[in-house]
Formats: sequence, C-alpha cells, structure tokens
Amino acid sequence: MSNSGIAVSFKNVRKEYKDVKALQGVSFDVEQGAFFGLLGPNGAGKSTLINSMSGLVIPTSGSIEVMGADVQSEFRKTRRALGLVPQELISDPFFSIRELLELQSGYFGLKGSTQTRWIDELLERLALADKAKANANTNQLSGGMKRRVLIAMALVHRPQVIVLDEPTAGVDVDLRRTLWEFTKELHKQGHTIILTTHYLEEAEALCDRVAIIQKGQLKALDSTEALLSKHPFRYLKVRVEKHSPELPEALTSRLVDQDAGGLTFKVEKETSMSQMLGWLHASGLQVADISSRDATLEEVFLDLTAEGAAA
Ligand SMILES: Nc1ncnc2c1ncn2[C@@H]1O[C@H](COP(=O)(O)OP(=O)(O)OP(=O)(O)O)[C@@H](O)[C@H]1O
Repeated sequence: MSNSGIAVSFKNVRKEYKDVKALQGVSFDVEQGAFFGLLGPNGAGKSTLINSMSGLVIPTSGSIEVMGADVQSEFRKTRRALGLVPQELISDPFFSIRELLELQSGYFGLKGSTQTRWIDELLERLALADKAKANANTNQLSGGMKRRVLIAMALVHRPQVIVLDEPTAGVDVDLRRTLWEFTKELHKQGHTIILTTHYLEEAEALCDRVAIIQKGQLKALDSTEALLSKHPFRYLKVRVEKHSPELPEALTSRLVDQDAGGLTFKVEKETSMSQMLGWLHASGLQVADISSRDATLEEVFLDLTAEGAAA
C-alpha cells in the first residue's frame, strides 16, 4: 500500500477508439482523502477515464495507479482498493439484493459476522433494508432502487477509493439526499471520493478539488476555492427603479441577464467598482440596490469549456 498520500495517479493516459481520441494524454493525481470532482461536457472522456481505473477500459497508452498499485499489472490490489458505482442500472433475474451483496463479498473473500453486519448497515443506510426489498428479485426494482443496489455493491468491500459516475442523474430528491449524506460520512471516515456529475451546484458544494476535462484533455485542475477566486470575473446584480431606454456600450457588453429582479452584469475583476458606478450613473438608470458576488462553479465551467476558450 502506498504512503505517498496519492490515491489515484493518471499518467499520460490516452485512449483511442478507431478515429475517436477519447483521451489525449491526461495526467493528474487525486490525493488521499480528497472529495474530488471530475467534470466535463458530454463526451469529454470522463467515463473513459473512470472505467480505465477499474480495468473496464484498457488505455491505448499511459498508466494509472490506485493506492500505489498499477491497474494493469496489479489488478487484484487496485480492484480491492476501488469501489466504482457505474452509470448503468443492473437487473439480475436470479438474485435478491442480499444475495447479490453476499456474492460480491465472496468475490473479495469477505464473509463472517463482520461482513454480514456491514451488509446490514449498507441495506439500512441505502434504504434497502425493508425485508421485501432485500429479498426481492432485482429485476422487480424501480430505477432508483437499482441505483441504490449498485451503490451497495460498490461499497461491499469497504474500498479506500469510491468512484461515483453521475450518481444523481435521474434520481429523486430523497435518494439524492440519502446518497450525499452517506457519501459525506464515508469521506469523513477517510475514504477518497471521486465524483463525476453534470450538477455543478452539487460539485461546488461537495468537492474540495476539481478537474475539468474537455475533448480528452485536462483543461483545469485546482481546488474548488481557487478555481472560483482565480476566475477573472465577478457578477453585479443591479436592481433599478427606472430603466433607461438605452445603455452605454460599456454596460450592454457586460449585461448577461435581465429579469424582474434587475440587471446582471459580468464584470472583469480589474474593473473598479467606482468605474462601474460611474457607467451606471451616466446611463441614467435609477439604481435601487447593487449586490456583488463571485462566479459560481457552473459559470467558471462554462467559461473554461466555451468553444474557443484558451487552453
Ligand atoms: N466503446 C466506445 N467505442 C467508440 N467510441 C467511444 C466508446 N466509448 C466512448 N467513446 C467515445 O469517446 C468519447 C468520450 O466518451 P465518454 O463516455 O468517456 O465521455 P463522458 O465525458 O463520460 O460523456 P458523458 O458526460 O456524456 O457521459 C466520446 O466521443 C465517445 O463517443
């Protein structure tokens, strides 16, 4: 086991599917104990990267280490250190939820009363404990229930690194809350969490570090805090009593939203507030209120991944 403090290390990972370059040399580390967000637009290569960690996808070149062990040459070690919750929903006509979890435990050589207690806890925490549910045949379950089963299966061997591939896509509020509470608790206990999601608000609230990939390349890698504070824009919301018929170019070029609550301007941080106030004053707008905020992760993400954004 590694003492380096690195949970996962991607080293120049490339993956080509015929003429599709899904990953074009991706290198970065995820520290042990991190709550790490892997973000990117559709088709960026997130699932390819994640599935390469678990050996489901074999990279064309490059390597990946999980807890200091190589995914290709030390597969048993890395498989044990990793719990992957995939996107697809399973259904198995032959087994109940409990049987599936017991089978999965057996695969890792885990049995006995400690393991039975952990299975009970998983069933309880993921609201699968209901006797009927735990013994139900898995193809009788709803989509949300199947997702809970996938999570339980990924956690059955108490992996050090837990990877969640869009865990909240299409799930109801109840499961979303259950899932985040449980994940936060596992993180507190020291597990490393790697998450892909299209819900950037979720990523901003949960992840202490974020990688953004686009077209198979790493576009940004930083702490969530630094990504937000380094962003060169802030947003000014201006509530007006009276709208002027025409705004000067300095304001129209910065106007990004307009609704009943007022006008929202995206302003370079280097533009001073007094400069902005000067433009507002000169425009003849009757300003009732102004509030300023930093960009959200979603706004930073959209700027970084916009077509033509500098790499
Ligand atoms: N088995 C495959 N065969 C051919 N091309 C593939 C295969 N798997 C993925 N791709 C292609 O590789 C690229 C990256 O796909 P990937 O699923 O990793 O993206 P993603 O970031 O997970 O997207 P999403 O957010 O939509 O899940 C896409 O262009 C995709 O079409």
